[in-house]
Amino acid sequence: MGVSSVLDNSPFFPLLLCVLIFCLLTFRAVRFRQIRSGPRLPPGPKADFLLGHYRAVPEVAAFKKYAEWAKEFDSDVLFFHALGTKWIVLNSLKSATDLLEKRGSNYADRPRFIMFEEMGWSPTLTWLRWGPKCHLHRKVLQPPFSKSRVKQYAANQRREALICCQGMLDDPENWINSVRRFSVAVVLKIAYGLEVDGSDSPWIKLADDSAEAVGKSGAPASSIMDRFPPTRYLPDWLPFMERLRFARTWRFSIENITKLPFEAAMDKQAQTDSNHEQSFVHERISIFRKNAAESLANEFTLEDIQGAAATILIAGNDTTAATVMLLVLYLMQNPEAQRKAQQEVDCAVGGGRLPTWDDMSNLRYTQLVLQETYRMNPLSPLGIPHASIADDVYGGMFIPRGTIVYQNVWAMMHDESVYAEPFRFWPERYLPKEEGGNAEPLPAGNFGFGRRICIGKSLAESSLLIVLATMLATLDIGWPMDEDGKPTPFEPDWSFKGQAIVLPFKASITSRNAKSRENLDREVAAFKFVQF
Ligand code: HEM
Repeated sequence: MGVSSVLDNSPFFPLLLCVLIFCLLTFRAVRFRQIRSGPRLPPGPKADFLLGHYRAVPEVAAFKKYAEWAKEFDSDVLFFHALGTKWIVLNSLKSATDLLEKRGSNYADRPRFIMFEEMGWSPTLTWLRWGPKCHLHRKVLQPPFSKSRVKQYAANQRREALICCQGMLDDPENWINSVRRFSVAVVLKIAYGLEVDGSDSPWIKLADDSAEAVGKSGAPASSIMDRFPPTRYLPDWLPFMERLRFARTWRFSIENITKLPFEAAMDKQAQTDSNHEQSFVHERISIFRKNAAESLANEFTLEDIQGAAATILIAGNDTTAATVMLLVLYLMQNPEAQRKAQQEVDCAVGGGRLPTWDDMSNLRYTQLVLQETYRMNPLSPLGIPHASIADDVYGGMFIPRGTIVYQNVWAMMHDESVYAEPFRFWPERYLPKEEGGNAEPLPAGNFGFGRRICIGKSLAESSLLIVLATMLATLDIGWPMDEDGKPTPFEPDWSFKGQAIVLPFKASITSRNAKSRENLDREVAAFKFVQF
């Protein structure tokens, strides 16, 4: 019987634990006062004695509150503490670059993600502390996603982009299903060599569940368990333990997505010629078996392979799907930008065919539509937190070792001193002034910083560009129509619990013209005869 189930079943243990926790908290609060009386920490709002800033920081859309505080305290670096955990929030690109890139070796660590541990993750690069295991995972995961190696996935990405647009046209009411299919299909193939058969594939349900679990679990490392680990042993029915309840309720989704595709890939490999399939799992399993056959040590264990493959699927699928949904939203809300990008695609392909990879370098405005989408709504508004390894001093402010470091990418991308009218969707803002633009810098930081920067950036950007170009060539996206055929503008709903995502919404999706539809159907039909 596990510790938590003993505690859940006995009325005395929770009481005893509460007393213990209270004593520990008092001890930590007193110790924290000693830190405060040392060198000058970055500023921050007033804290409670025992709970620190626990109650001050909102659980939803904390990035907006942090941006307000940055203005109030006139500091791009803010300091917080709660229940003995300390964190800073970097609200400018300059402070994020100075610390996470220029002093990257000191900020390459991650905090422990206790809530995610409760969710049952296997060793997964995203949550690994800086150290030999993390280096090994980055060494194994980076090469297949380098700029040059991602080209090997290009044909499959384009095929899936075409299938996505065909699906959106065939079933416009449920266009989101086609987007989900697209984002899962690309990474499922790369990670496991598995295919998605239709938008009701069980792999999509699996990916949806894990996206829900990660996307709504709150800002990473910010739950009460992350702030004060002993609370993970409290019963999850206590009123302030909702996030422990959430973690346990959704644990099944992380377990399923980690195990099931991995087992399917292993079965497939056992049934087919192992050299035939090209996928991350097949490649790593072949190396594993070869080492084992030659009695060589396997540093990258089966558990590591399983965790790394799940990272590709989880980190790669919901981020891509959420960004495609944003693209659809902003194209719908900004018909001018949509028309301009469509004209650019038409001009690049010269009519009569659909865009290919060779056209991408001619799609400058289309690329800016994507950049503007990143800027308007960074999916991880506070990034994935890093942690400091040693004491540091920045701008005269002391940053103790072990401090969690959030990057307020949302604040950086809505900084009025950098972006004019930051809440306006305006892709032209990046163009030089002589071309009618405002010469503003492309957004930076939405894929992270320094030594923990996203390894899937090149793959994600190419997937997004090919699907955007294909959508522009084949679809007209508009407001949904009412019964009288009139467009009905609306404000979509958002979720700011953890990731910042737009919730499913209706749109009018129609074919641009008969020729583009014919090309789409012809190309998709031809894929049936091609092995990828
Ligand atoms: C629009 C798509 C994506 C966005 C916005 C995104 C964003 C991010 C961000 C913000 C981080 C944290 C970086 C940091 O801590 O400094 C990250 C890490 C990571 N991403 Fe992505 N990502 C995307 C797509 C992908 C894809 C397609 C893959 C899979 C191949 C992937 C795999 C990873 C991994 C493994 C990490 C952890 C890196 C580490 O901790 O060392 N991501 N991503």
